[in-house]
Amino acid sequence: MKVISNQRMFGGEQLRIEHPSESLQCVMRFSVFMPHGLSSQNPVPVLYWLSGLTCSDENFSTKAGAQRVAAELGIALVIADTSPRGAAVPDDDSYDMGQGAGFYVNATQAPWKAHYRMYDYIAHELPQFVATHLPVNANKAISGHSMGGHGALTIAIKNPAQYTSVSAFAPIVNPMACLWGQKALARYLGDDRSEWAQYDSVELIKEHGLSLPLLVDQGTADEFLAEQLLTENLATVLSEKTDADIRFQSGYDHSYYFIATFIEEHIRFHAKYLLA
Ligand SMILES: N[C@@H](CCC(=O)N[C@@H](CSC=O)C(=O)NCC(=O)O)C(=O)O
Repeated sequence: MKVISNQRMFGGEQLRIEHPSESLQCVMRFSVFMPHGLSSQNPVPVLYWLSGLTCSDENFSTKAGAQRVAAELGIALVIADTSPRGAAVPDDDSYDMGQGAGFYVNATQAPWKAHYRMYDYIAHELPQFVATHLPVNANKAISGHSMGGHGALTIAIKNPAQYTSVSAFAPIVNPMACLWGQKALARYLGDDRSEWAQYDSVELIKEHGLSLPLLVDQGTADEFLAEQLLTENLATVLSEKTDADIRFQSGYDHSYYFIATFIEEHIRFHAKYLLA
């Protein structure tokens, strides 16, 4: 691996790391906050963060303000990129397809399928890489925003033994039922809607349930709530789950100002399980 930047922060280190990815067939970058530094002998649990459309691995580390509480609690933050990258990787002119918009699926359709395997990268390759190269223990939680909230939920629902807990900010909960999801799922996966359902949180929960504790925050002034996020559909399928907390926060929009307001509560929520 190659460390491409390293800044001291809250007594720990904020790094960007570059590595070749086998799943994605390109060089990838991720950001990581290590609360005791990269060379610590004290392994820590990890909160994985998945970002939304148009983001790289840098939006969360520069805008969310998560490091102070992660340092206090001794939790590493691993912040992934949102798609494969590079000149050899297919792209699209629109902001909601291609680079920056991988939707955390394994694509099956040309021209995407050779590189767009973000599900495998996030669920398997990146955690293996982190466990091999960084001083972390086996405890992992996952969170994300919007498209990244969709990724966090679907990956946690499908791999409950890998995570202690899951949370999300303004997640796309029912991509089969919104335009962002329908466009991406059709182009990455083709016309078979049973394939789409494998990446739809509402459909997955109907079929498999959700065994992990969950926290979701959703702003009521979010410009994407009514047409893309459909948070009520998640609340409906989880109405009987006692350890699922879906909170509607009055007046908050879809931005990183909203995430910065509530990220401390999400990290403290995950800490209850990561540090138990
Ligand atoms: N209209 C915008 C859409 C992009 C956008 O709002 N991206 C969000 C995530 S939306 C769902 O995944 C985001 O996090 N942006 C980055 C940020 O730092 O705020 C556009 O055209 O860009």
